[in-house]
Amino acid sequence: MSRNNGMIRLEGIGKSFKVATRTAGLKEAAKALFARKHTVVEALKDISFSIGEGEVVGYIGPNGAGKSTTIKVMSGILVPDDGSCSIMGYTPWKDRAEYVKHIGVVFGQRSQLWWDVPVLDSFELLRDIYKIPEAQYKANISMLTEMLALETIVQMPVRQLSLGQRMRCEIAASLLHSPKLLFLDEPTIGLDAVSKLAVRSFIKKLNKEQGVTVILTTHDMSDIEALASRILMIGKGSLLYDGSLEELKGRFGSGKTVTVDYRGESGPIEIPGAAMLEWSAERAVYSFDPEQLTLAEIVSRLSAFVEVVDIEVVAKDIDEMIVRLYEEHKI
Ligand SMILES: Nc1ncnc2c1ncn2[C@@H]1O[C@H](COP(=O)(O)OP(=O)(O)OP(=O)(O)O)[C@@H](O)[C@H]1O
Repeated sequence: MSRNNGMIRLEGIGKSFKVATRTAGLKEAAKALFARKHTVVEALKDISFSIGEGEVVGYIGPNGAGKSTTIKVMSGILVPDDGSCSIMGYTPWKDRAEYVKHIGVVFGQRSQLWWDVPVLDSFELLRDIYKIPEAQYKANISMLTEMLALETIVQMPVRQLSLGQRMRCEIAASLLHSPKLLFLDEPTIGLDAVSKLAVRSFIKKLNKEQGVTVILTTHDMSDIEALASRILMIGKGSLLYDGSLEELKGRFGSGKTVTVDYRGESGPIEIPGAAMLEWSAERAVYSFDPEQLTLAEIVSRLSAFVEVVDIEVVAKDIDEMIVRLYEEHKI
């Protein structure tokens, strides 16, 4: 459970990038060599939040919103232009050498493992880099091998692994030194359903059993639904939402969709309080708010005209809610 003791505190973080503007044509390119034109991209604007020990937070937002930039600031790779960041008492980019001993970082699209050597050799190199005591290393290897089913794959070179196998090894590599905080940037990107479930259930267990705090960026809303009790949403560099998934559901998710299969001849039947999404020869689809209109009322109204054969009701899915939230903030 979350204990917001401010393990992580960001206050007014800002970061801009200067990007050279490219101009079309050889002549223009030659000119640009002498007088380079730049535009400034404000990747992060006044970002503040605080995260407690033991939380699992989903950091979401559309492409280019600033998620990776925030993770890079929090992991000490990037120095922000403004603001302060304190994580477990460290300023990540200032105390980096000491700080990295307490964090694990996985960038789904980049590898920290050596391509041509067996995974175990990479693990041993990391043991030396982090100066992990032998007993701790052995205990962690055995725990991670079991939990992530690595037994047979750690003997293989990374280039021979499937994406799912590699991701499990990447996650293991980030945890060999027993960090209390884990940053996961798109950990399930490109994985098949089975591998996604394996990664998710591992993260859940790690948080529950070892109390590791997890910050997760993802475009996959089912990752969020499975793992994160809290969502931070960023758009165009600004923080737009900080709250629980439940709150978000309360705001957008009370609506349901009902699909009714029917027999009989009838034109479209209007139901006061419900929006008709589809009317065809044997099927009708409506969206409705269960607090305003009951399913029984819908069925009873339809039954007056046709014979209702089957009914299916589904709650609005989380992707839909996120799109609504993006729309609300015009991002
Ligand atoms: N090194 C850099 N140089 C110039 N611009 C950068 C750099 N890194 C990020 N940006 C810009 O900063 C903005 C935020 O990028 P960032 O990678 O943080 O977004 P993101 O939310 O992680 O996106 P995605 O979901 O696509 O990974 C973008 O406009 C991006 O082009």
